[in-house]
Amino acid sequence: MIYFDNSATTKVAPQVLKTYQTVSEQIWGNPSSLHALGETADNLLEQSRRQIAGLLGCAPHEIFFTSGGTEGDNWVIKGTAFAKRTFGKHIITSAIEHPAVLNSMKQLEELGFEVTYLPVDVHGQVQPEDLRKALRSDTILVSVMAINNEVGSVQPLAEIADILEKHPSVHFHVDAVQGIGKGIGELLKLERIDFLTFSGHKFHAPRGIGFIYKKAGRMLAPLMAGGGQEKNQRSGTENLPAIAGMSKALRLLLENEEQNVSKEREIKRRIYDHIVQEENVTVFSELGAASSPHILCFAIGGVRGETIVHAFEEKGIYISTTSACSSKKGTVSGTLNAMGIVEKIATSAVRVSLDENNTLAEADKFNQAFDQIYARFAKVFVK
Ligand SMILES: Cc1ncc(COP(=O)(O)O)c(C=O)c1O
Repeated sequence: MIYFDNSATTKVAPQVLKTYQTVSEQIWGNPSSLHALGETADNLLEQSRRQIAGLLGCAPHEIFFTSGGTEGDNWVIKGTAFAKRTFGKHIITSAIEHPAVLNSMKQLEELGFEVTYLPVDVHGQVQPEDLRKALRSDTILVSVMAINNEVGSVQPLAEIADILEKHPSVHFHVDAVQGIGKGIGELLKLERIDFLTFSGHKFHAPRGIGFIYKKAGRMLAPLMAGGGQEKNQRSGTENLPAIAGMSKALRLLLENEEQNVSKEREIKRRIYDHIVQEENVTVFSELGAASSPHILCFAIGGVRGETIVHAFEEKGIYISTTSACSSKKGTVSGTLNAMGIVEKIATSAVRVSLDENNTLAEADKFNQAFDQIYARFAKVFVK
């Protein structure tokens, strides 16, 4: 089996699973309990928080645990809207955000907030100038992702941060779910960023765990009301085995980041160079620094994305249509649509997404399978 669907989810790393199991068996107390078992659990919780903060270069009290990327995005967006609603009701985001962001925006629109959706160019990138023009005196939040999950475009966060220097009260949120460990650490550490969203299962931690970075002093209303965990910001008994596992997964990811990124880039290039030569192939992802090392999105003209996915699956290769969320709904990729790709090509798009465990040998097998599949579909190609 060749697994090229790592943007959908990654396999839990064995060392992470071991931590998960050890913590579940030995440190299973509730961190809020006053007895020794609770205290041991609380110590591990805070140790995990310190480790994550250290890896990201922020303070431990700026890290808040969540259930994953969807919760983090919902929290930062709605939490900002609720906390800052008396200052303004305007929000800016991009047209190519993950549904966790876009659908949060839709809910806020129903509550009377106004949202500007920045367009993207043919490379799937926001133009900083469009952001500058969209800013208003009542803008409270700008939310732009680090790396797009469908085509892998890296967004111009440094330019956006520069523009926002003149608007210090506007919250700047970056969905970094696809960005962590992908060679853009400098961008994620930009001083002007106020909030970052992360999800553990995208870097070999279990599902259902994640965290946000919240810059000290920024206003954010809690969405989870309850027992007051996470300094009253996010109630709910902490998922300690997953948190400890995630902090280990993050360390493993970041200590090998440089070599992982160059390996993924090499694999991506091997596939890119092979498929790009075919007349009926359109590749939507690029090879340079403006594109992520791990995502390669392409279409075989005239063949539906699902059909391509199943053709690869028959050969033991797992890829996806443009995102795991849209694949079962059969919807056209929002990102490709925003990039101006015509529907008949966009419906043929598929995504290969890599991680550091993939190999060049797997890329070669993929290329062989691609040749066979491409030849099989030759009769249905549309020009
Ligand atoms: C860019 C982006 N944001 C948010 C999410 C949602 O994360 P989770 O699956 O942890 O809820 C995803 C998941 O694919 C994603 O790719």
